[in-house]
Amino acid sequence: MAFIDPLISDYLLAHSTAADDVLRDLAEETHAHLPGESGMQISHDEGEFLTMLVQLVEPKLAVEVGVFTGYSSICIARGLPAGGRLLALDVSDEWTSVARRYWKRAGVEDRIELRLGPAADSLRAMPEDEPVDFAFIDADKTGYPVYYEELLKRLRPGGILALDNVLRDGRVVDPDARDAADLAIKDLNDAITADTRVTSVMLPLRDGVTIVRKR
Ligand SMILES: C[S@@+](CC[C@H](N)C(=O)[O-])C[C@H]1O[C@@H](n2cnc3c(N)ncnc32)[C@H](O)[C@@H]1O
Repeated sequence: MAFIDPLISDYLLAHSTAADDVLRDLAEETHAHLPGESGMQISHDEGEFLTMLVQLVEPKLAVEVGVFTGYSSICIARGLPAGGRLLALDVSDEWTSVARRYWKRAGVEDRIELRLGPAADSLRAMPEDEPVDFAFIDADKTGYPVYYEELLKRLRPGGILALDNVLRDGRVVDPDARDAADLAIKDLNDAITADTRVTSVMLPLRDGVTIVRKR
């Protein structure tokens, strides 16, 4: 479902700070070498938004679930204050090897720690007494409920959690939606709205981004 007119969509992108050479090259390489998967990469306006959010939160510890070839992790890492760290979780050695190359080129590799393996395991293995200040979820959609709970447990009060693709291309309003990923997101959207531990706002940025703030 095209819920934003393509002309407006292009206009939005054209009126956000432009990507630099590193991000442009990463987007081009991802499109050229992984044409079937490149749609998973966040857009530049979303990346710029992540950088700004991170700059506002000033996290000591940020967590990303779903690295792919590294676009969003570069945007998050660039917003970190001195001494801030990004823990980046993914299952794919192949895709994150591209990310590692571009983290180096962007000069942020020293701030990012990659943990390969199912994100649910990596999150559960994290100590509960080391507060997470910022988190971004952009991985397998059926895993989101677990990632949300495990991250919320560790998020400090006032910490921010952003979730990508919460509109599922508009299918969250389709009463006939049967796809497991669509249903998982639909249910989680409802659960977050009713969750008294947080305040939240859902933004129509690209495929929808929910910003959650822990009370
Ligand atoms: C939508 S892409 C992430 C896009 C990325 N944020 C970007 O800006 O390019 C989803 C990623 O989630 C990863 N993924 C899928 N299932 C996972 C799981 N169970 N645990 C951790 N990562 C997973 C995939 O390998 C893929 O790289």
